This record gives sequence, structure tokens and C-alpha cells, in this order.
Amino acid sequence: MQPVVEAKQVNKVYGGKGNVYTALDQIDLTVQEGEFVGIMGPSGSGKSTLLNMLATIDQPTSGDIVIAGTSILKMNEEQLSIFRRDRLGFIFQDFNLLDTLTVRENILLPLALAKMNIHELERRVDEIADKFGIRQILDKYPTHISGGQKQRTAASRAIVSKPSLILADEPTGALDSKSATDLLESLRDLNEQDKSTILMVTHDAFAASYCKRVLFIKDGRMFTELVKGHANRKEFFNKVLDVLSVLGGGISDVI
Ligand SMILES: Nc1ncnc2c1ncn2[C@@H]1O[C@H](COP(=O)(O)OP(=O)(O)OP(=O)(O)O)[C@@H](O)[C@H]1O
Repeated sequence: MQPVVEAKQVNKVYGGKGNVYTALDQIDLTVQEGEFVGIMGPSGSGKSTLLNMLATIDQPTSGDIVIAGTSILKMNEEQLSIFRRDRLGFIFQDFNLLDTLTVRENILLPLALAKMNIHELERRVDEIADKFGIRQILDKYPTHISGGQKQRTAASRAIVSKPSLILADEPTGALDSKSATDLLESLRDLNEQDKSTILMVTHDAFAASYCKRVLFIKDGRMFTELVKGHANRKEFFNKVLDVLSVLGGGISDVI
């Protein structure tokens, strides 16, 4: 089976001329189809830098990123933007919803760009709205819905085009615990029922406990990984906490 995404010996160096900072140091990572992988680590350890590279928003200083068999280094800007549109779904903490469009229109946006048939578009939006429990707010504007509903709208938009990979950066960061749990359960269902592949950066051990595997980064290097296996969510949560306690260095930032 071909991996959905691979990072190969990825380095990222910021700055220059005596002021060099290595944000990522020889990172290797493989995510297979159908995985739900978390990335954790102290503040400044390189999580967002790695996610931005996997999202093709940023490029490694050396090493390679291969998504669905294609090296992103071999693509030009136009190919990359088509690739992002067709293959990737993004869920970021700040939602990025357009206030002048309704919830339905926000969700439709990536599909409209892909020029799909209108009936197919509407069917897809209704199906996803049911999945995320936001059908009753489809005709409202973002300014008239709650933070949790905004986040679920953003998540719906991220998956509407059936991307091969969903990338989430602190998706529960701005949510209260009920909304966070709803979103995490939706992501888990998406992974288990629809076999979506999900990669999620999080500070939150509770959020990480929904993943099947969690990678821990420290000082730009891969520190260790935990596999959920047959553990239940509570047991896995405790294992995540154990690793965080030995990870040290800014641990208070992590939990
Ligand atoms: N554009 C940049 N220029 C210089 N240094 C940067 C840049 N972006 C990030 N860094 C540095 O790289 C390191 C990794 O940053 P990154 O945002 O990936 O960390 P993080 O693990 O996501 O942190 P947090 O959990 O606080 O969001 C940090 O020390 C940061 O200051």
C-alpha cells in the first residue's frame, strides 16, 4: 500500500549569516491510508513548521515531502495550488470562514472551484452537514453561529472534496470542552467509517487520545511515538500523559 504522506530526512532552517535556527532536524514520517495520527511536543518544538511543510505551504531546506506518491519539490506553484485544492483538506484553529457567505456557501467553496454538478454539490453538503450536526445552520452567516459551529463548518469545508489527507492544526484550540469533544468524535467517525486519513497537531492530551498513533517532537527531532493498539481512549490518554511527563522542556506548555 502506498503511503498517503511521507517526510524524508526533512530539515528546516530559519535565518542565515550567523543567526541560523534549526526548526526541524532529520524528520522522517510515514502516514498510511486510513491512519489518524497526532503530532505533539512542547511549544516551539516544530509541530506547525512540519504541518506547514506537509500542507505544501512551506518547503523544507533539505529532504523531501511525498504526498500520494508525488514529491512536492517537483511541482511548480500552479501545480501545488491545484494539488492542495484536490488532495488536501485543512482545519485550522482560526476557522478562516468568509463572513459574507452562508455556512452552506462556505462549505461549497472548494467544490465550486472544482466545477462539480450542482445536484451532486448539494447532496454532498447535506451529507456532510448531517455528519457534523450543522444542517439546521446551513443558511446562517458565520457571525450568527457559535465557535463550535464555526469549527464544524470549517471541518465540513475541509472534507467536502473528499481529500486524500486532512491536516488539522490545533483544531480544538479555540473550543469549549463540549464542542471540542463533538469535533473529535466527528473526526474519529470520519476516520473509522469513511477511512479518511487525518494528521492533527495538538497540545491537548485529550484530543491526542482520539488518534490511533501519536508522534512526539522535541527540539525539532522525532522523540518517540505511541500506538493506541487495543487500548481504549482513557488508557491511551494516560499513556500520552506519561510521555508528556518525560518529554520535559516546556512541559507546562504541553498540558
Ligand atoms: N518564519 C520563521 N522564522 C524564524 N523562526 C521561525 C519561523 N517560524 C517558526 N520559527 C521557529 O521555529 C521553531 C518551531 O516553531 P513552530 O511554530 O513549528 O513550533 P510549534 O511546535 O508549532 O509551537 P507552538 O506549539 O507554540 O505552536 C520555533 O522556535 C519558532 O520560533
